[in-house]
Amino acid sequence: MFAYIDPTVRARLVAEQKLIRIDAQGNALDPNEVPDLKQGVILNVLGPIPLPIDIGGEQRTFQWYAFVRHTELQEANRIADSLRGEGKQHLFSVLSNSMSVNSVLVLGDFRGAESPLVRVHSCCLTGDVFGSKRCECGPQLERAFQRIDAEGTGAVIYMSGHEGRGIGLWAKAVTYVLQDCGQDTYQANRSLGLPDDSRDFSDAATILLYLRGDRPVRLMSNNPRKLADLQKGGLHQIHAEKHVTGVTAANRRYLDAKRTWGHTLDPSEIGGDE
Ligand SMILES: Nc1nc2c(ncn2[C@@H]2O[C@H](COP(=O)(O)OP(=O)(O)OP(=O)(O)O)[C@@H](O)[C@H]2O)c(=O)[nH]1
Repeated sequence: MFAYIDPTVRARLVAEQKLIRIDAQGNALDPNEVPDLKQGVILNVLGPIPLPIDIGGEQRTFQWYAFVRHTELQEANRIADSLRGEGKQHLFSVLSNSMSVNSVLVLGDFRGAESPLVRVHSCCLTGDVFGSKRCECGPQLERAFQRIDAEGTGAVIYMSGHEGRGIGLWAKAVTYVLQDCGQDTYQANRSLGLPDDSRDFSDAATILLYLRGDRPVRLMSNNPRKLADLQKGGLHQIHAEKHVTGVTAANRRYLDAKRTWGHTLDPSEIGGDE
């Protein structure tokens, strides 16, 4: 049932406890039993996998876990079966396109820490990878790694399916064109008939419950809705810490729109006028 993974490899990963299955409350399930999807979302978690990462010229080894919803793996499995049946294995890249595989990168004794830092970061190809200054996503991600490194422990959760606050890269590109014609970031989404923000943070809450239980964590974020979503997901001892960085002339207008929408950004922090 673990989609397009060879059954013997899968069995080995399960035996080594590198491939596990958890329910929405973060409890481990028997990976050999057929999961009851009526009970709620089920995640498959693969890891830990050591990932050496450069932070300010120093190498730190984070433990990477990839996680994906069981329903998404089932769909990939279905596609894999039909491609195999048609002898079209060369089209397997469509499998990866159909799944949102999220990640958590953990440094140090995250389980044992009293109240570690956590960054729940939404995928932003333009900011995180290209280094675009139209938003502050790239610097926020980098700063999160630096802050975690400074404390010796913490976790970055990277939500790969959240591109464009949930509307995807194609629609986000269209909203950039609309923004260049005068609309703000939220108006541009609405012009496409799409929600301002359709992100779901419940899987991030689940992975934190699995890693630490419902214990204190400090969320690096200026977004009160993200905090509320994670609380709704079962994290009752999560608190927000401001995470303002990467402000430039190119993204001031964007940040001002976020402030008006409810992000805890003071005009003084983003260099704008009240
Ligand atoms: N639709 C759209 N999405 C954008 C735009 N700029 C950045 N994004 C996306 O916005 C998401 C980040 O959300 P933000 O609202 O910037 O910040 P946040 O994560 O909610 O809040 P913080 O935790 O304080 O960073 C990423 O998925 C980006 O791809 C834009 O102009 N339009």
